[in-house]
Amino acid sequence: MRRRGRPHGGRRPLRRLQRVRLPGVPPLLRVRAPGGHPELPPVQDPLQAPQGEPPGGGRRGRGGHRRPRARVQHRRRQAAAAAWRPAEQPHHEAIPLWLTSIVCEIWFAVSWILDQFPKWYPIDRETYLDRLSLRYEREGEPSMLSPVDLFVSTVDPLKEPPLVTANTVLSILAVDYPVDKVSCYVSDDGASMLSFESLSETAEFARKWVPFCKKFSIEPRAPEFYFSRKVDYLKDKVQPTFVQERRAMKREYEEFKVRINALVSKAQKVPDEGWIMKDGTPWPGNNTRDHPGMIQVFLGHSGGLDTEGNELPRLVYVSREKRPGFQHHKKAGAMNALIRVSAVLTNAPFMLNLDCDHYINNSKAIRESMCFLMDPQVGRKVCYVQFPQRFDGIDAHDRYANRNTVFFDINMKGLDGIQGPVYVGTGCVFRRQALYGYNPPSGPKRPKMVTCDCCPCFGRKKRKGGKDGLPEGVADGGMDGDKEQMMSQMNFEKRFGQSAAFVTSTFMEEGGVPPSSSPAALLKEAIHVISCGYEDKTDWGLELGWIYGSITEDILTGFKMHCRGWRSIYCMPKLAAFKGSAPINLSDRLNQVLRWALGSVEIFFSRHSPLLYGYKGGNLKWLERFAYINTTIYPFTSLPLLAYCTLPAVCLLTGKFIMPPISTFASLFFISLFISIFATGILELRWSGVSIEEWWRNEQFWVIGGVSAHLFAVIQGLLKVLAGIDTNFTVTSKATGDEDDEFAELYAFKWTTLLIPPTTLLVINIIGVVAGISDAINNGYQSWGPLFGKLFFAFWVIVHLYPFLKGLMGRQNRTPTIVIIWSVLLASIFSLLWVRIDPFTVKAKGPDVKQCGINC
Ligand SMILES: O=c1ccn([C@@H]2O[C@H](COP(=O)(O)OP(=O)(O)O[C@H]3O[C@H](CO)[C@@H](O)[C@H](O)[C@H]3O)[C@@H](O)[C@H]2O)c(=O)[nH]1
Ligand SMILES: [Mn+2]
Repeated sequence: MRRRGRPHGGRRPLRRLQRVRLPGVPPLLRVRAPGGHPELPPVQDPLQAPQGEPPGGGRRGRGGHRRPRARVQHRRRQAAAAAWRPAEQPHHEAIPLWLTSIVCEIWFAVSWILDQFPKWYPIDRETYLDRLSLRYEREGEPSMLSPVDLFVSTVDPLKEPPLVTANTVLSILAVDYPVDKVSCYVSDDGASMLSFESLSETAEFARKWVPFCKKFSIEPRAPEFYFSRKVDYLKDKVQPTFVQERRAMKREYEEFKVRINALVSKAQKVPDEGWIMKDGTPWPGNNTRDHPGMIQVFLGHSGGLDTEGNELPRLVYVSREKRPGFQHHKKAGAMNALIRVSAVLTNAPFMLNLDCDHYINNSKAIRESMCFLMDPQVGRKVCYVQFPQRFDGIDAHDRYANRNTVFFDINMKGLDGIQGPVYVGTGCVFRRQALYGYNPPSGPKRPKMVTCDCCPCFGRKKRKGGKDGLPEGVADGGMDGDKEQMMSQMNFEKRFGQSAAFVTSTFMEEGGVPPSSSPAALLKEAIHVISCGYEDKTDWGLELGWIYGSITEDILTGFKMHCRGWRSIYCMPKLAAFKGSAPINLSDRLNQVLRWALGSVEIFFSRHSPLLYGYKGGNLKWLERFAYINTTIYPFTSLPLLAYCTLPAVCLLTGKFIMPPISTFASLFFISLFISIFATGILELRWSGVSIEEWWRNEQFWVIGGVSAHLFAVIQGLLKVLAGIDTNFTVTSKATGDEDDEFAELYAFKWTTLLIPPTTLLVINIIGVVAGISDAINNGYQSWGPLFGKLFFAFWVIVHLYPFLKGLMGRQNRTPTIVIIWSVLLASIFSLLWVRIDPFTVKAKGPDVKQCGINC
């Protein structure tokens, strides 16, 4: 690996940025190293690297999400041990065990390296929203901020309650951004009349909600979460009418909820003749697998005003056409349909995509992203700005590592220092041109025009305020030579599909729609671009838009952009930009992790495998590739992990041991190893602000997910590759947030086969411990020494699986007595039996301490 290229590659341009000052206008953002010590980031000496291990990882893990989560302390220790163990003489009897452990350790060492290297250069960023306003929102002039199209995806109103989606939509409509520059597109993949009608109710309610939010600058602007916040809302509020208006608004919201709930209960049973709309015509989406495309525009400049007489952002309902025999490509397909609809109707140069349960928690979120995207320095090469995923409603101890802070606060920041964070599917603002499969503009980062302070600095040479403030006409927008060439050579219709209106829109780098077009014509075109055959024989999903081929379309989509040489940015405002919900129930969580891992395996075996893809242009940085390999290969670690969790039990039950007796030198080596692991771990936690508890949860869940979900993902992934069995996207259920018992979900028990392997491991290890102890009791006191080592490993497995055990037991104050009684009973019966029968120790052979490690 080229060491030179490593840390500097990501950093240098960002640094330079700091130095740029437009006369009178300071930069919009600043990069600084964590903790404010620019020279202090924990960049480790590569020579020392193998000794330190990061606190787990894990995507999304999505981080955990997916993501590369790796690293268990044990593994670290074992990884290091791997270096010397092969040299040691194994016990002859234990050779298969010993071999297994060596193979596992080598794999652990490799995956550790993959996880550790991309964390060497973490960075923190700051944004200056006041400078953004200073530059783009001058007094007496129309705002020059770029328009944004926001996408919300929903699919199943039963698992994704309409009230949740409504809150997301309301937070978007009330966002702190010029109204005429915001358009919200809701994709309904379930073609459900319930989603449609509740969106229509939401649009009505927005007329009251939006002016209220803006008048009192409340946060967050999703009513459910605003009203349930347990804070003193009188503090700092000076307007005398606030209390009164808040109370009135709360009542309005309660009524709105009643209306939505009424719609939901009405939707429980499908009438025989199918759904009928308010105007008496049948709902076109009655057959969810065979229906035409549907579009309905609410609000916007022809849609009436809010209660204060102001315009509201446009809100568009979109349900793409579905026909049998056509692949719809799940979420990725839905997003691509939205790209085209929005290109035809509004064509904003940037778009933000959100899952239906991810609302805007910080109303300035879009502005935050614009600090990067509209920055004259770095902006042009930035394909997207990713925000961390933050969650509501997670149990206090975050039993199943839903928050995934190790991923979002360590791994992602580390990636930002290389070529940028991976895309995690939601809370991400894209540059439209980057999704069209173009390469980033070449040439100097600093555009020549940045010379005077009267210049808005961002390619607005031809901008003429259109009717709604959007620029008109085809912008020349500094199109690059190679792109122009590409344009003349390529057959655009082949690339983008048969819509002239859409193709024209792709030329407008600064967005906007031709002023001549009539709304009716635009809508007709919009229906055309969401027809199910539209993408046939085009580059959609292959080179354009969200990329198909994996149920974790996000990783793939971001990967393609990085391969083209784009850079992404990680933005973490103090007040979380977006918040979502996460499955706090064990089975749901395991299924989610299964889907992520399966998506990774799919990518690993696809033509986009980061091991093999994208060397040609040489645009993907080395360490970024490492990170992507890690993100797609991590599920395979489940195999050695499974073996490793079985070993202690096998050792205890058979009396064999894989560890040779340790010499003084070796123990010194071990101790220093432990100390350095500990030190790097502490450092990492210090710069990232991740707590020990969060880190530990992540470790535990890495093992739990590893021996269940990841394992199944590897099997299903292989089945897909070898037998062509397709994978499906099981949507995670979202809680409504207004249940009586907030955590009822946490304790709900739902059976799934994913539970079998960890349960088995738990049982055999517990049995192993019981057997080992009773055996030692039986054999007297000199057998305790060797036993200790084995017990240690068994305990290691058990403590890691502990949250899983809790999940199996259900609600703590109900089941446990019986569970405890049973396990104590079973354990004592078992150990008594063990002492009597003792099947493994061959007593006849006589004592051979050297061979089995136990004095028998
Ligand atoms: O056919 C489909 C399936 C799903 N979705 C939407 O996809 C989103 C994500 O689904 P969810 O079940 O909430 O998945 P999570 O595991 O919580 O999501 C994470 O992981 C996904 C990839 O597996 C990403 O797409 C998400 O953005 C990311 O938040 C939701 O808005 C769905 O409505 C569709 O629009 N169409
Ligand atoms: Mn989700």
